[in-house]
Amino acid sequence: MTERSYKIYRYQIPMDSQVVLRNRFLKQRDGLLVKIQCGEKQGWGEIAPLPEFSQETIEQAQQQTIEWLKAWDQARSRNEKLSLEECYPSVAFGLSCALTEMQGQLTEQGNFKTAPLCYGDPDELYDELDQLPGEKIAKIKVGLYEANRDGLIADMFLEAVPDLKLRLDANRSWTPAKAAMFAKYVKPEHRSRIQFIEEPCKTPADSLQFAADTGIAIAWDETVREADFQVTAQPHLAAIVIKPTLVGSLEKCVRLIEQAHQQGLIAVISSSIESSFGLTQLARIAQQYTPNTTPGLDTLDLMKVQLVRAWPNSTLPLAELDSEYFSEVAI
Ligand SMILES: O=C(O)CCC(=O)C1=CC=C[C@@H](O)[C@@H]1C(=O)O
Ligand SMILES: [Mg+2]
Repeated sequence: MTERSYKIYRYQIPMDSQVVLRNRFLKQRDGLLVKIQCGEKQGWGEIAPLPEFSQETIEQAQQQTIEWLKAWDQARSRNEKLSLEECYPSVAFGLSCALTEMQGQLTEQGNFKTAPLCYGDPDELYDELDQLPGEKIAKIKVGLYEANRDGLIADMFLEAVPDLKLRLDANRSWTPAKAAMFAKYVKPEHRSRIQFIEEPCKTPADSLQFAADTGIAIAWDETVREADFQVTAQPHLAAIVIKPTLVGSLEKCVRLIEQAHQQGLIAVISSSIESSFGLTQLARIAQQYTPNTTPGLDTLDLMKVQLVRAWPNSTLPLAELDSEYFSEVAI
């Protein structure tokens, strides 16, 4: 009989508090790393509910992870499978990654191309873009300041860097009037290089209307996580953004990716501010399922350290399981 075992490590790492997660500043990131072992084979996953975005807390996720692993062990001894569909999204995602990795079904290679993320200072983005090899895609948060300022900045970048494509993210913050104000400042000849704006308006209907009025492409992010969401092609809808920690199991994410591709939409694998461990796993998922799309994973620099697995070329220190950032969870 194959011997099964599992371990859970809780981590807590400091973050740069300047990151704006809607209305809240996150100073510290909490999560779990889970190891599942079956005989010689082992797989790992990260479970890190994101405050303000996830419904579940880290405590709830930890409790459910312990219960699921115990039930899984019993089910396996009867040679049965145990579904993850009823679990919290972060738990379903992390555990499905561990199982998939254990089965050797996750490619080792990662898609480490990034779309540099700009939270405010345009000069920083210029420097990063200069060093970017290949396709130049950057992402700018909009909707934090005046809409006309956002429009001016987007237009300025598109003017200054002729091969630049922009992803923008408004997190549903604009009224139709503000969205129109933004568009007014982006010259019509620049608009096609906005690859998409994620969720410009407060409602999907207003966002679609904005896209129809301006010809600027949009993407669903928050909408993807609504209970009744269906992947449906719409005029000017370019992409869906998939944040696996907020969506659920790898199987569920892959179903969404396949549906998006069938409808001619781009599927963008994106970060929910995981540690370097989770981000490298997301890069592998992106490589496997969306190899031609730059994923949205440029969030590592918000952290003070990397955990266990390093992101290529990151200069952040790497902390191992025996470091101060981890404690083993008693099961
Ligand atoms: O998608 C990316 O390129 C990076 C991730 C990212 O932008 C986000 C991650 C998590 C919360 C948000 O503030 C933001 C988003 O809304 O997409
Ligand atoms: Mg978004």
